[in-house]
Amino acid sequence: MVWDEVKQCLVLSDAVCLVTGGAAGVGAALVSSLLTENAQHVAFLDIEEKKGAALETQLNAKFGALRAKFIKCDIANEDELTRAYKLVTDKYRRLDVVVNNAAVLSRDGENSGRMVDVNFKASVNSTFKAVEAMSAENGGSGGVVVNISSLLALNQDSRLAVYSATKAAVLQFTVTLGKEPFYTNSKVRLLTVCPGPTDTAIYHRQNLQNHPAHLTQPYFQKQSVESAVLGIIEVIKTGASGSVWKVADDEPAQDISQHVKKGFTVFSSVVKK
Ligand SMILES: NC(=O)c1ccc[n+]([C@@H]2O[C@H](COP(=O)([O-])OP(=O)(O)OC[C@H]3O[C@@H](n4cnc5c(N)ncnc54)[C@H](O)[C@@H]3O)[C@@H](O)[C@H]2O)c1
Ligand SMILES: CCCCC[C@H](O)/C=C/[C@H]1C=CC(=O)[C@@H]1CCCCCCC(=O)O
Repeated sequence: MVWDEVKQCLVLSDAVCLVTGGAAGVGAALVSSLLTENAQHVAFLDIEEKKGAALETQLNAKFGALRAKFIKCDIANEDELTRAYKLVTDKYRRLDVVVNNAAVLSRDGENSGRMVDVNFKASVNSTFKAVEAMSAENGGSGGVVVNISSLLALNQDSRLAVYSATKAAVLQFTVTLGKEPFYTNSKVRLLTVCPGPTDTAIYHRQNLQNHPAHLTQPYFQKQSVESAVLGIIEVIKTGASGSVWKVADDEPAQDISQHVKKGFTVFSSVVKK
């Protein structure tokens, strides 16, 4: 039976969660919010060792010993990612929620390979590892994987062509893999979230405002980190596998799956007879 027919709403209490890029920005606020929702354990992966360790200490003091677990991990390094997954599944014996949130952003022409490796390749690798651990087809109890894309996946802003392409790839991958019968077979929901501009370090990165095109294209209005996290939590609880959600403008999460479907119907009309 598909998720929409069951009209379920996931209860996060006692869940074991894993968040990539959890030492700062949206990821850090999400780790804290999952613990507020009574998740049993939240493991978070990041390259920022000092920030990650400090957040772990702070969260365990607030929510109880061992509830938060920082794992230093460059998600673009497959061996490190494999080790992190093994550590989590060996330690907690289950995995219910994974949010692939870590990403990097640079101007076009700078660090293109790193953007592809972190934003796209690592999200793909992490998704397959999560599904392997959760899938009912492997004896698991199902779960949810959220891949964080961007509204730039749906737009053509000439200032951030490579970053936008990595986010479009994340969206296409997640929607395509997550379509039925994926949930029916695995009991895992694969979800895409497209945040709008949000007040974190990535938003303020690289003096992008000095890019020549910024004079001709409107500057983005940013939402709060709290709004972004509220939206992601709502999507984790209610989203059907293969669905896509807009989380922007300090507004509740909006299911934009039909817009995306319409777009791909237009694209594929040139492929199909
Ligand atoms: N802030 C925005 O305006 C905005 C808008 C749309 C989408 N997003 C997306 O939201 C997500 C969260 O971004 P944010 O705004 O919190 O950015 P951020 O830069 O504040 O946080 C990103 C975190 O990811 C970590 N990270 C980067 N590379 C890593 C790697 N190789 N391995 C492990 N951790 C790594 C960073 O150390 C950092 O802690 C990203 O996927 C981003 O693309 C952000
Ligand atoms: C010269 C370039 C100015 C850049 C402004 C800002 O630093 C960038 C914000 C982006 C950061 C991560 C995103 O996904 C953010 C983009 C969110 C998507 C907004 C799409 C809305 C639109 O394209 O109108």
